[in-house]
Amino acid sequence: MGTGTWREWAADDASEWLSEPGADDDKYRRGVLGVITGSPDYPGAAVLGVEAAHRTGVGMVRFTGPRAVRQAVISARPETVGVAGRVQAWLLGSGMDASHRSFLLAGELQHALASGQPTVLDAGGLDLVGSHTAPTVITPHARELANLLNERDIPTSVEEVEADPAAWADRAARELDVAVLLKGAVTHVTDPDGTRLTVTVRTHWLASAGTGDVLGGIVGALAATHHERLAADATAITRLAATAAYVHAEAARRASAAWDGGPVTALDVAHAVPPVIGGLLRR
Ligand SMILES: NC(=O)C1=CN([C@@H]2O[C@H](COP(=O)(O)OP(=O)(O)OC[C@H]3O[C@@H](n4cnc5c(N)ncnc54)[C@H](OP(=O)(O)O)[C@@H]3O)[C@@H](O)[C@H]2O)[C@@H](O)CC1
Ligand SMILES: Nc1ncnc2c1ncn2[C@@H]1O[C@H](COP(=O)(O)OP(=O)(O)O)[C@@H](O)[C@H]1O
Repeated sequence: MGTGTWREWAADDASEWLSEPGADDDKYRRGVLGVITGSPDYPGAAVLGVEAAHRTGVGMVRFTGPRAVRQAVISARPETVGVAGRVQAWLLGSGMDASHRSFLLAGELQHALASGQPTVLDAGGLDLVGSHTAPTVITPHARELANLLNERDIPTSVEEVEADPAAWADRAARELDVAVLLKGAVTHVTDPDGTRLTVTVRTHWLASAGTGDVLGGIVGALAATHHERLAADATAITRLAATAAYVHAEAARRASAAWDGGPVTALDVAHAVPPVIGGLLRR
């Protein structure tokens, strides 16, 4: 499978996507992220994504995921609003199981997808790609991408995706007509228009449970913050997603450096996001 040139997304590129709130801003103008994630089996995925979204500097997070998860999310982050309402972007699917989706939950996910707001589809929301109505990015790891493509009658395997992630990310973007952020030691971000960006992760300690859920929260928060820019330029979501991957990778590097190069947890990575954003804003 042939692919064109890929460009490494760097600090200067990422800093162009970050801005401080101004005197005219309020929590709504800064952007509200709607989150439907988590399940009784994986409440932590919802907690981690919401934590990361707050740390990325969104105006408000509305969490309307499963009731059984809501309490855990609000206990961990009491800033979170547990009531449905207007949002400027959606994060859907982390910690969910697409094969055990209640009728109620399916309706809520479809409602979100029909809202015309930019959307991040992760983990148990990946099967919903195709019913989106606005700029959307999917955030699979190699196994999830292989499963998704197989479901769409495009035969592949996790081994094949891992052997050539650039080519498979590219093919998925074209076949599914969506921006793709394929996670790995090198994350590939691409879209059907041929934007091809990489983010090289700076510490392999990042390969631990829940760090992908944190990334979902970062992408979602940036999408809410930049919803007007995304409405004006549908292809911008690819660069926005690469920015999130850059912030995530840099937060992991910082979190590990704080422990003298030692291991990090997903929550450590989320907590290291504000100084990364502060540093990018000062460039
Ligand atoms: N804190 C939270 O709430 C967290 C929640 N999370 C949420 O969990 C959900 C599932 O996401 P995931 O990526 O883990 O599962 P998935 O893509 O279905 O792949 C499963 C494959 O892994 C393999 N496998 C399993 N154990 C293995 C082993 N010891 N050694 C080797 N292989 C092993 C297993 O292979 P098998 O055993 O079948 O050979 C199977 O094929 C998702 O919604 C995510 O958001 C996560 O983010 C984590 C933190
Ligand atoms: N070998 C590796 N080195 C560095 N980062 C990695 C490596 N493997 C995976 N990652 C990163 O770790 C994160 C794992 O995400 P994911 O697989 O979705 O985990 P989870 O589902 O547990 O949240 C991704 O951001 C990915 O880019």
